[in-house]
Order: sequence, then C-alpha cells, then structure tokens
Amino acid sequence: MDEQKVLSIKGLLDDTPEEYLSHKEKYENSIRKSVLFYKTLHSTEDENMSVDEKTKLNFRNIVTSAIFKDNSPFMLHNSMFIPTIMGQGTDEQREYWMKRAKNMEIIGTYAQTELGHGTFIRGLETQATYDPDTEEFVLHSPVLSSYKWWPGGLAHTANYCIVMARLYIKGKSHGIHPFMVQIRDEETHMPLPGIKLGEIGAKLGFNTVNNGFLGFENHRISRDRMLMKNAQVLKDGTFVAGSNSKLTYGTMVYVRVLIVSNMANMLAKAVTIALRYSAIRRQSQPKPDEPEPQILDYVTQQHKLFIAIASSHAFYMNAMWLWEIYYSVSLQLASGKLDNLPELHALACCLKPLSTIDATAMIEKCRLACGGHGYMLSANLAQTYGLATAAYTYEGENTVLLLQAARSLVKAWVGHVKGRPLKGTMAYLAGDSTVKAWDGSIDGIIQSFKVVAIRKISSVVKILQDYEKSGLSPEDAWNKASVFLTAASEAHGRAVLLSVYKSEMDKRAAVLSPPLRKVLLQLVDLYVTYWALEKVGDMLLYASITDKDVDELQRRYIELLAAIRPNAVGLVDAFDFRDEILNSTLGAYDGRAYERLMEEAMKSPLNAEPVNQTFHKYLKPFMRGKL
Ligand SMILES: CCCCCCCCC/C=C/C(=O)SCCNC(=O)CCNC(=O)[C@H](O)C(C)(C)COP(=O)(O)OP(=O)(O)OC[C@H]1O[C@@H](n2cnc3c(N)ncnc32)[C@H](O)[C@@H]1OP(=O)(O)O
Ligand SMILES: Cc1cc2nc3c(=O)[nH]c(=O)nc-3n(C[C@H](O)[C@H](O)[C@H](O)COP(=O)(O)OP(=O)(O)OC[C@H]3O[C@@H](n4cnc5c(N)ncnc54)[C@H](O)[C@@H]3O)c2cc1C
Repeated sequence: MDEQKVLSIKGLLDDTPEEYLSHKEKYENSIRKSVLFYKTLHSTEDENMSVDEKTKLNFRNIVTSAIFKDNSPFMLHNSMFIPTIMGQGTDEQREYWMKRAKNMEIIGTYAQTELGHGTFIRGLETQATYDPDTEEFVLHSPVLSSYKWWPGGLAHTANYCIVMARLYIKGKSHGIHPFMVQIRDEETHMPLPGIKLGEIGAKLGFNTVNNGFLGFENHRISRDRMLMKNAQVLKDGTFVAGSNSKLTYGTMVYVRVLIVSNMANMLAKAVTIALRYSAIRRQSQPKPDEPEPQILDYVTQQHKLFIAIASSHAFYMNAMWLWEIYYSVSLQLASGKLDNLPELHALACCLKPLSTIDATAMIEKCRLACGGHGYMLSANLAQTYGLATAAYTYEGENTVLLLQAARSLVKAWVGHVKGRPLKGTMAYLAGDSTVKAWDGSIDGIIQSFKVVAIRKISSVVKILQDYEKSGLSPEDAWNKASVFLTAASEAHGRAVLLSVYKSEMDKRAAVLSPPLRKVLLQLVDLYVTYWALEKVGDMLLYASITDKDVDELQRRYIELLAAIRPNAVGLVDAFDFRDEILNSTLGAYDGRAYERLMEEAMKSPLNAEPVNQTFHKYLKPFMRGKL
C-alpha cells in the first residue's frame, strides 16, 4: 500500500482513545475518520466497468470498509443503501441514484425496522399512500410503534434513505415496498418538513454508527421515488405486482451473505490479537527449574484459540462459495428465473446464524484467553465482541432465520418422502441415513454430520406430523416443535459449513506449496475433529461412534494442536492486519504489549494530575468526618 495511503490510515488513529471521548465526540471523530477512509482507501468504479465488475467492486468496498472502519456512520450507505438501489431500482432509477450514491454526493441508509417491528416485515406500519391527483406518495407514521428505529447513519449522517413502507392505494394495502426518501436538505442538512429524526442512544457497541429514528407526518414524495423494479404503481394508481413479493427482501439476503465474510474478518482480528499476546505473555512455572512458559504453550490455550483460526478460514471459504451462488441467482433473477431463490434464502438463513453464533462465542473466548488485559478496552477485544454480537440480531435475528431454513428443510424432506427429487445443497438428504461403522476420516466425519442432519430433520418432521394428527393446527404444531426445528437447521448448517470448507480447501490445495498445504489441511482436520467432539452426543446417537472412537478422536485433536503450535503465530500474521486496524495494545506486531498498555493508561484523563479535585471536595472532608 503506498505511503500516502499508509499516512491516511494513520489519520484513522485516535490521538485520544475513543473510550475517553463523549458519546457526541465519538460520533464526530468517526465522521472525520470515515471521510478520510473514503478519500483514500475506497476504490471507486469507472464508467466503462461491466455490471459484473461494478458489483464485485461494491462487494470488495464493503468488505474493505468493514476491515478498516466496521462501525462507521457510512456503513449502511455501502452495505444496504447502494445494494437496494442496484437490486430494487429500475434501470432509469439505478442510472440516476447510483451515480449520486457512488460519488458520495448523497449519503443513504436503509430504514426498515420500526420500534414495533423488526422481524415481522409484513407487520411494518409506516404508510405510503398513493395520491393519484398529485401522483405522489404520502408517507406517514400513524403511531409511535411505526417510527423507523435502528437504521445506521439515520440520526445525523444520511440525507437520503430507502424506506420500507406499506403501500396503500385507494384504501387497499399492497404490501411492503422500497421508497427513496430525501430526509435532510442537501445544503443545510436540516430535516425536511414532516420528518422527525434523532439518535436512539448509547448501545452495547456500534456507538459510532449513528443509529437513528425517523417519523413521518404526511410527508409527500413523487411517484418516481418508489423503487419500481419488482412492482410498479402507474400514474392512475394501478398496482402492478412483481413475480415474487419476496424480491423486495433481496437486500437482506445480500447482507446475510456479506455477514458470513465479515464474521471471518472479525474472528481473524480477535484471534490475531489473542494469539500474539499468548506468544509474548509468560505465566506460571509448571517446571520448577525452568523459566515461565509462553501461555501459548498451554494446551488449554491452544484449544481456546486454534479453532478460531480454522473457523475464520471456514467462514471465509463458505462466504466466497455463498457469494458465487448469490451472484449466479441474482443473474437468474434478472432474467426472471426464480427457482433457485428459495435455496439461496435457506442457505443464507443457515450460514448467517451459524457464523455469527460461532464467531461471537469465539471472539469472547479470545478475550477471556487474555486474562485481565483482555478486559481492557485498549485490547480492542470487547469492542470486537460488541460488533460481532450485533450480527446475531441484525439482518434477521438468528432464531428467526434458523426457523426460516427449517421451513425449507421440512418442505424438502416431505417432498422427498413423496418422491420429489432433492437438489443442490439439500440433495444429501436423500442419502443413506444409517451409519454401519464409524469412519473417523475427515470425509467420514463430514458424512456423519450429514447423517445427523438427515436424522434430525426426519425426526422433527415426524413430531410435526404427530402433532397435526393429534388435531393441532400447523401453526401450533410448528411452534411446539420449534426448538427442534432450529436444531435441525443448525445440523444442516453445520454439515454445509464443514463440507464446503473441506471441498473449497481441496480445490485450493492443489496450487499450494507442500508446507502451506500441510498447515492449512491441518486446520481443516482440526475444525472437523473439534466439531465432532463438540457434537459427540449427536455422533453417539446417529453415527455409531463408540467410546474407543471418541478416545481416538481426542488423541487426534491433541496431536493436531501440537502440530499447529509451531505455525500458530505465522497463521495469524498471515491475516496481515496492520496495527492501526487491530488497534490493540495486546495484538501489535512488535509484541510490546506491556509498553503499549502503559502508554494507553497514561492517556487516561485521570492521569493528567496526581490528585483529583474530588479529594479536597469530598474525600478529605468525608475522611475528617466533616461531610
Ligand atoms: C461486511 C459488512 C457487513 C454488513 C454490515 C451490515 C450492517 C447491517 C445493519 C443492519 C441492518 C438491518 O438489520 S436491516 C433489517 C433486517 N431485517 C430482517 O432481516 C427482518 C427479518 N425478517 C424477515 O426476513 C422476514 O420477516 C421473514 C422472517 C423471512 C418472514 O417473512 P414473511 O413473513 O414475509 O415470509 P414467510 O411467511 O415466513 O415465508 C413466506 C415464503 O417466503 C419465503 N421467503 C421469506 N423471505 C425470503 C427471502 N428473503 N428470499 C426468498 N424467499 C423468502 C419463505 O421461504 C417462504 O417460502 P415458502 O416456504 O415456499 O412459502
Ligand atoms: C446494531 C444493530 C443495527 C441495526 N441496523 C439496522 C438498520 O440499519 N436498518 C434496519 O432496518 N434495522 C436495523 N437493525 C434492526 C434489526 O434488523 C432488528 O433488530 C432485527 O431484525 C430483529 O428484530 P427485532 O429487534 O424486532 O427483534 P424481535 O423480532 O422482536 O425478536 C425478539 C425475540 O423474539 C423472537 N422472535 C421474533 N419472531 C419470532 C418468530 N416468528 N418465531 C420465534 N421467535 C421469534 C426472536 O427470536 C427474539 O428472541 C439493527 C439492529 C441492531 C442490533
């Protein structure tokens, strides 16, 4: 990266650590850094790029911005505002709005969630009522619960937003559709008439994303502001429905795919910090006549951390694989072919939850593996956890998405039993679900995970059918069985994660140098063995593993940890995060953790003076019995 760009990254550094800034200063500082980031690191497309190149550039920009500035007030502009224009706008609307959005002439966000509804999109209450006399939509928030609540950048940053609102024409509801709405004056940045804007307040994390609220008081927009690729409203108010009402949900599928890659990146950052720290931290004296060992030499420490390296690789491989599927389905949708959309939706509904569940848990484990210093904000592990755990909820709360995936799995299984062919990533459900003898090879274990998924899906379908036979409605049967429906989805997702990681690594292994191939395949082996041990109950129940096999698996796992240990630091160095990006006292490349901890401590405002003014004001009188 050229020096100019490096200098600009240094500008991303905070002279005063963010934790000592006020809520307002944090936001203002983040705007400063986001502008700096965009001016230097954001790659802009040129006009003669193909759609293919433009789409992939946008994907790269989002991933880069996530690496460099994952809690920027501009986050939604790139990750949802632009993709919605691309996915939901007509050619003419795309032409006009993409230019303005790409050049950052306008800054947008995506306003769907309301105070009263986040998961249940069909329950959204913001109204867009068509007025054929003026050829306008009247946007209105009828009740408090209909206020848009959460959109990133909405509070003080964006001047435009995509509003997902319920379309009414002549009193009839036509469902939820996307509307391009200017919310602030482009010159003064004041909220436009009939628009109430504000910030929703401090959060567990993401405190510089500027999440806001938005209420409408009969605010009018012209007809051409409804994004009309998938459904149209003609001048006279005729509604023309799209081929599939779920096409308006397209941006969410796109972001779910993005999130899988973002989890790979977040986990890579956290394990780089924790592992580098574990290499310099020495503690305890197991052997009296020897120096204190690196904590990285404790096998329990390796158990905490090495799986995070492998998981980051697994999420990355799955994300790239899923992105290719998303991209090909998007091209099919463009030509009106919808039949692969359900599978893409189900895949995203599995991989987004599993990658966020695993990454969140493993980032927390990285923090805990650093002992007391992991608890310092200057370690940047708590903040990384805060960012990752948000993804459990946003873009489709994980339980809800796993239930969505279960919907597809149940349909596929019932169809299979009736003789309908299974396809794509569900084809394995038609496979043999009896395991004669445990096969401890990597492929054998992955096959066992597929058997577990088949058995869990078939057994939860049986529960559903028994409930319905007993007279329960399908909805009540579904709710009663929902714990095991999510378990079936998780099993399917686990089987996909494992098999895709293995197959994608096999594809790449051929071109790797033998030493690199050996190390990367050790990580695949570790990942598969780790999960077989984590899910040993399922293996015992469905995959004929014996206690002897488990004993062998445990020994193999221990040997794998030992084999990976010599390359562990090299493996996280290979993630190649600059210190400015890790932004961690514990994870810097030079390993000077103690010096950095002290340097950061001295930046605390409290250390500006040896005696704080409260001594004379409160403590001394108190201790002298005078308060
Ligand atoms: C790098 C930086 C990081 C990226 C950084 C990103 C920062 C992000 C900041 C956060 C932004 C947000 O959160 S934006 C807001 C995100 N909100 C959400 O994701 C809301 C989640 N809720 C939903 O998606 C929906 O409500 C859902 C749960 C799917 C239910 O929808 P419905 O009720 O309309 O549909 P259902 O009745 O359940 O199902 C009807 C049928 O529709 C199908 N269906 C449902 N959704 C579908 C879909 N998306 N695509 C295709 N098909 C779909 C189902 O499979 C069913 O098919 P059949 O079974 O065949 O009938
Ligand atoms: C950091 C962050 C950033 C966000 N950014 C944006 C943004 O930019 N734009 C935007 O529009 N939104 C944004 N959101 C909102 C986000 O999309 C919603 O929070 C999310 O969709 C979940 O909806 P909810 O909050 O209403 O939770 P709920 O749906 O109320 O979930 C609460 C509980 O109810 C359960 N539940 C709900 N429905 C069901 C069901 N059918 N079956 C079983 N259990 C159910 C859930 O599993 C969960 O345990 C953001 C949220 C966060 C945390």
